[in-house]
Amino acid sequence: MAPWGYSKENGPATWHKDCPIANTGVRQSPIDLITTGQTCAKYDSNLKPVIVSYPAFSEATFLNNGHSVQFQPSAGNLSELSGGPLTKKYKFEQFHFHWGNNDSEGSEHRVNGKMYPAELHLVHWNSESPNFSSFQEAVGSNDPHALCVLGFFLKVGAENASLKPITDLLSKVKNAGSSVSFPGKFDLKAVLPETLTDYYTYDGSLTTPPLAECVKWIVFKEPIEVSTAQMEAFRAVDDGHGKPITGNYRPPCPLHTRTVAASFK
Ligand SMILES: NS(=O)(=O)c1c(F)c(F)c(-n2cc(CC3CCCCC3)nn2)c(F)c1F
Ligand SMILES: [Zn+2]
Repeated sequence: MAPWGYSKENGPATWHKDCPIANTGVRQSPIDLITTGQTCAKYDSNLKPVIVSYPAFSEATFLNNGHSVQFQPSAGNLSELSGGPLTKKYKFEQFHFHWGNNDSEGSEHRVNGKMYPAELHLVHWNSESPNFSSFQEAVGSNDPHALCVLGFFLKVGAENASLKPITDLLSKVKNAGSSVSFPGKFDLKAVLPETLTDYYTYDGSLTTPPLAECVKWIVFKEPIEVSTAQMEAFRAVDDGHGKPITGNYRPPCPLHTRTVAASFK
């Protein structure tokens, strides 16, 4: 089977062939976050702010895997996540992006049907579970909250100085399969909004194969601004078939019996 991707031949509508859960799963991601009406997100006053402890990464690899660009620190990184809807502490694994080829599409989650030009995903795994002790094991564990992914929408505006070290590196990983060791330190905390209080949260899955239904999703209301030039830099990254990655986002999946909680009114 040709490896999965986002083209007509190997895109989301074909993933069920190797990953039946794409069509049979009842907690698939992404979803459209609806804020009014019957199936809308419900305010939950018990939801606390998300707490991240992200010391600047000193060693990391920046990789173009043909379907996204991924920043992966070395195993020794101590970055952690807790709070919000979580009852355990999670370890940071990697971050990556999803984007479109114009500003009206690109994010995986949507808000009342609206797509943002891109979405940043910070992937973490539950480091306090007795059932697994690595990210790979966590994904295969069938634990409903083995992973927690923080999603941030990107919107076009001022240049994002904190993300500049990343967007400036995109030209160095233009070819699929290429990677560079990240030069110097990267401060991920500086990329995020000050307060991590306003978010949607729901039970879902990886949005790419293996589409494992093991993710506690936390999608923040406040977008992160990046410049047009920074958006264009993503759109110049190649997919391994000599074409730029022009839309590595999965369409929204059915909610089924799930509810979405909101930490804000
Ligand atoms: N969009 S998302 O839902 O935030 C998202 C994720 F959360 C991920 F964890 C991955 N992921 C996939 C693998 C391969 C592993 C290969 C060995 C078995 C486990 C998966 N590494 N990280 C991923 F690609 C992705 F897109
Ligand atoms: Zn993602």
